[in-house]
Amino acid sequence: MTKPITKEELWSKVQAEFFTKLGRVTFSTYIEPLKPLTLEDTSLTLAVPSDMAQDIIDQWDSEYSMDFVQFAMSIADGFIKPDLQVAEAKPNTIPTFSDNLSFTRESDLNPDFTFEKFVIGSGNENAYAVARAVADEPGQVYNPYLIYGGVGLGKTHLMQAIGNAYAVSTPSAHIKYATAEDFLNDFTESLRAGDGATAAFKQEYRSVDLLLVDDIQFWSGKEKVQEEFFNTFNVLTKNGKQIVMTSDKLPTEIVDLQTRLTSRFEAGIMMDIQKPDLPTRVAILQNLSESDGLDIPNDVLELIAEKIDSNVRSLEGAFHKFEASLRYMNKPATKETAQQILGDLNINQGFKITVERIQQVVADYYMQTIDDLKSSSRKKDLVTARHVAMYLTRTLTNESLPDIGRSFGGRDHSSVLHATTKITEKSESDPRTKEMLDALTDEIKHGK
Ligand SMILES: Nc1ncnc2c1ncn2[C@@H]1O[C@H](COP(=O)(O)OP(=O)(O)OP(=O)(O)O)[C@@H](O)[C@H]1O
Repeated sequence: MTKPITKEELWSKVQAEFFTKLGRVTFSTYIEPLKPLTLEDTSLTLAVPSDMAQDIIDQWDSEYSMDFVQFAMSIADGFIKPDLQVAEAKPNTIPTFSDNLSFTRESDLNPDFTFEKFVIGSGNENAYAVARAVADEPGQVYNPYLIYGGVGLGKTHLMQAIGNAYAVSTPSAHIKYATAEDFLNDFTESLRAGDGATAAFKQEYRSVDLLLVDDIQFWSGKEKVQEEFFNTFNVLTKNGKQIVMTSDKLPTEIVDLQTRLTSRFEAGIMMDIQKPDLPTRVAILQNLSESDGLDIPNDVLELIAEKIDSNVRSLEGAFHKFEASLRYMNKPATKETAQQILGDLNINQGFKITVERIQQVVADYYMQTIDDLKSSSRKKDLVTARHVAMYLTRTLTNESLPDIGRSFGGRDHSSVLHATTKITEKSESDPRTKEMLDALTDEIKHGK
C-alpha cells in the first residue's frame, strides 16, 4: 500500500504547480502566505494571514480554488478542496498591496518592468537605446515611438520601463498605460454613458505627459476607435507630450489601419525587437536566478537557454518550472533536473507543436478536414471542432489571437477569443470535455 500523502507534501506540490502557473510575483502575494493546517477526508485547511485575508479569499473564490482542485487531483489522485481559514496576523511577514503599488498605482505599470531588469542583446539593443533616449527627454527626440516584434520578446517590458524611469525622474509626471483594448473599452463605455463620460474619457487620455499604448494591432478594422486615437494623438503631440506604442507588426502591415495613422506613426521612430540570441537568453536566466536568490550552475542555465529559443516568455516559463521543482520538490539544480523539466515541457522529444499539427489532430478526431476547419461553414460539429482547435492553438502555442484567426481562414481575433472562452468554460463545467482536451493535447504532443 502506498503511504498517504501528508498535508505538507500535498501543499508543497500544489505550491509548485501554482508557482509555475502564476509566476513569482502573483505567487508570493496569493499562495505563499498560506500555511497547511489539516488534511482531512476531502479538504485541506489552509491558514490565511488576517492582514490580507479579504484579497486572498476573493482571489481564491474566483479562481484559485478551482486550480487547487485540479492540481490536487493529479497529485493525490482524488478530490480534495481547499478550506481557507483566517489566522492571526504576524506583523511584517507579508508584503501588503501598498508596498507593491508605490508610484505605479496611477499608471498601472508593472514595477518589475524596468531598464535595470531588461537584458540588452543583439535583438533589442537599438530598441533599448531609443527607449532610454525617450525616457530621458520625453516629447523631445523621438515622438511617437513604436516598438514592434513577435510575441513575448519584451515590447511591453521596454515600453513600461520608459514609464517607470520617467516616474522616478519626474514624480509629478502624469503617465498612463493602457492596452489598445483598454482604450477601446474606455471609449465605448464613455459613449454609452453619455456626455459627461465622453469628456472624462478625453480628459483622461489627453491630459497626460506620457501615454503608453500596448498592442495597437488590436485596432485593425475598428474605424471609430482609430478616429478617436487620431484625435488623442494630435492633441498630445501638439502639446509636446510623449506617446509610446507597441505592436506585433509594422503599422503598414496592420490590416485596415487608417493611412493617416500609419503616416503619423512613421513621422516618429519605429524599432523592432528580434528573438534573443543564446548569450542574451543565458543572461536573462542568470538575472532571474540571481533575483530569485538561487544558485544555479551556468551549464544548467545554458542547457535551458539552448533548448528554448522561441521567446523570452517561454524561457521564463521554463525557468519558473525549474525553480519550482528546486524549491518545492527538493530537486537538485542539475542538468538532469533541467532535462526532466524540458521533457515535461516537451522541448526534447515528441512532435513540434504547430498550428498545422493541432489542426490535423483535431480534424482527424472530429472526422473533418483542415480545409473544413478553415471554411466558413457553421455546421454544428464543425463549429465545435474549430473552437476546440482554436482553443488548443491558444493554449499550446505562443501564437497571437490575430495570427490564430488568420490560420483559421482569416477570422477576426474576437472569434478566437470567443472560441477559447467557450471551450475554457466548457472544460471547467464538464469533466468529459476536459478529458477529451487532455487526450487531444497528449496526442498532439506525443502522437497516438
Ligand atoms: N530583454 C529582456 N530582459 C529581461 N526580461 C525580458 C526581456 N525581454 C522580455 N523579458 C520578459 O519576458 C516576458 C515577456 O515580455 P513582454 O510581456 O514585454 O513581451 P511582449 O513582447 O510585450 O509580448 P506580447 O506580444 O505577448 O505582448 C516579461 O516577463 C519580460 O519581463
